[in-house]
Amino acid sequence: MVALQAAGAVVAGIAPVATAWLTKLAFDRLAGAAPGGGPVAGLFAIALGLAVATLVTAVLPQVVQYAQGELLRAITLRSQATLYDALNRLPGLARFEDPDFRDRLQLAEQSGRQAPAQMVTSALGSARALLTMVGFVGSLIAIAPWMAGILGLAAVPVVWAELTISRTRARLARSTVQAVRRESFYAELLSGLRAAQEVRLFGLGRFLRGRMLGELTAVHDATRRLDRRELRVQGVPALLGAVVVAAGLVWAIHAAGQGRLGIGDIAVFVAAVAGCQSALTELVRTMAIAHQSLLLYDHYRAVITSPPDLVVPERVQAVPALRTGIELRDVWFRYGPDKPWVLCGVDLTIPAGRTVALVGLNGAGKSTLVKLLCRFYDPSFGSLSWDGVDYRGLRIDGLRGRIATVFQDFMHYELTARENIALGDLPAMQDPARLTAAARAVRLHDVITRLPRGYDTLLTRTFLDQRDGGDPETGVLLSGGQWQRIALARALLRDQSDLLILDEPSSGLDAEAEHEIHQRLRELRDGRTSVLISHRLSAVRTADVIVVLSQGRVVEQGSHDTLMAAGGHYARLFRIQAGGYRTGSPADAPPDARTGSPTGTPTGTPTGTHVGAHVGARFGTTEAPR
Ligand SMILES: Nc1ncnc2c1ncn2[C@@H]1O[C@H](COP(=O)(O)OP(=O)(O)OP(=O)(O)O)[C@@H](O)[C@H]1O
Repeated sequence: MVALQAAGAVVAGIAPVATAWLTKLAFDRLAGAAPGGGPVAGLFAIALGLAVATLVTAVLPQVVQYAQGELLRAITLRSQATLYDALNRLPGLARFEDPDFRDRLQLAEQSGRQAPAQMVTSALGSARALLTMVGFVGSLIAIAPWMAGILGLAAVPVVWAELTISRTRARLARSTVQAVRRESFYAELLSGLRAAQEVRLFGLGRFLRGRMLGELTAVHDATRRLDRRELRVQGVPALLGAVVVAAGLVWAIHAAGQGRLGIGDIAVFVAAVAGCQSALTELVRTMAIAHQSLLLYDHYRAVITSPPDLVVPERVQAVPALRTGIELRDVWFRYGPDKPWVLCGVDLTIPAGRTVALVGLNGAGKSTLVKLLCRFYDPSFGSLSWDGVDYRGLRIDGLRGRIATVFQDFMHYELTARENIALGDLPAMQDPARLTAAARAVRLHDVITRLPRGYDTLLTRTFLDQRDGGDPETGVLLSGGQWQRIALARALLRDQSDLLILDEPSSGLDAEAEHEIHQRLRELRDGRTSVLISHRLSAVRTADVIVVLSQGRVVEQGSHDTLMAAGGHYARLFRIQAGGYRTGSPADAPPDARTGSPTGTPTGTPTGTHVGAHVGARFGTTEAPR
């Protein structure tokens, strides 16, 4: 495609000059001025040549445009693949939280799509314009050498102006990218489904629209300032060029009047001056585009060559199955050098085959600790080790392959139910038995089979399923708790994982489902190493070790009974929660709580489906304050 475009550029560059000279020959012959021949001799050949040149000039742009389209598609595919490969290679999360990196990424996405193709087409456009210019300048030298000189001088300020403007445009793209990103953010809130209900209920439409237009106006103001500058900077050279051309034409007509130029010479002169002007404009324009693309391409290069955000040594170890456990030694962590400490000297052991529960108030650092366990960040000080081997010496993908997690803010993928579950372990996509087993484990199988297309139902209504001929009725929206079960099924699909991390796995479940799923999870956790985070302390009481985090420190740890006996943070939190079920009228209180009879068992057997009864039963009442 590049070769085709290059050939096109050469032919398109020569065609106007050839046309001008053929026109001169034709005029000279017609005027009987051709040396050594009558006016008609050779006219047919000249006319044929002109016809071919006209045809080429007419058809070539379409062919070149098609070739450009193909080139653009090929380059876009390649550059996007390279960009997203580079992003996939970033092992941690830090870059994605860095506004500067996100700005660059936005520019990289844009310039990665456009810049390489623009550079190629602009280079070819410049070559074409240069060829035309050289041809016409040659023609002018033959007729009026001084005119070629003046045109050359007039070009200098034009080139300078365009290069300055292209540099400023590249700087403008960088300085307005935050506003552009914010504008897209507000636009997404206004047009997407995610925020639609809050936007409507709180009446945020006008407010968000105002913010969006504010960002857009800020970008427009900056662009307008540059456009005005461009007008000023480009206006003077353009005026100068027009004066030169006009003066040249006046001279040519005057010279023809005095018989110093023939009619053919006039034809070539007029074509050459106009051709030089437009070729120069084109040359400068394409050079400026290439220059600007090159400057913006820097962002693309910066993103695809950005170093990993975690230290990854040359030689890393494979990650063996967990035998003894995971150790955190004096772990300190903060999200950035200018951010407050989130974990402050955490010492913790997660013994293989045991369940460790993390509890603590909002913001205590529980989810942060999970992120360190998945090695999305490295601790600022201290270390984590897997069977005694420092996390930093392990293969990151190997480590993550051994972990199954339900994150607190798990993903709702706008894909089918099958895909939503199978994303937990991609090979399972083709293994219905594994998918249904995971779905059954979280009481989701029956829900899915009742969907319009079962496991192949799209869990979104914002896309159409092409297999249904775009029938909008087939996509469904799940409830919050059903989505939570999808996320659980996704994690359970990794049934061979060594470490199961559940960060608030049941916050959206109804009481019955929560009880049943926790029981199922307990079975699944049995003998597996797991970390469980839950604000519902009834769910964590059966953990082997309960660790209480407060302001980034481990303030207590032990079994439920030990911690209750110690009467510290955990006991206080537990009593607050248990008390919550005991307030109100005696008729509303759980029967066991009312009587104070010790109905709670370690696994918590509900005495009925009444929510209060159920939860009260799971809390038990032996430790509840009277
Ligand atoms: N990506 C981040 N960048 C900067 N600060 C963060 C980030 N994530 C969390 N924090 C901060 O770290 C602290 C601990 O947050 P974390 O999510 O670990 O708490 P948590 O114990 O899981 O809380 P919760 O019970 O509310 O889920 C909070 O003060 C929070 O603002």
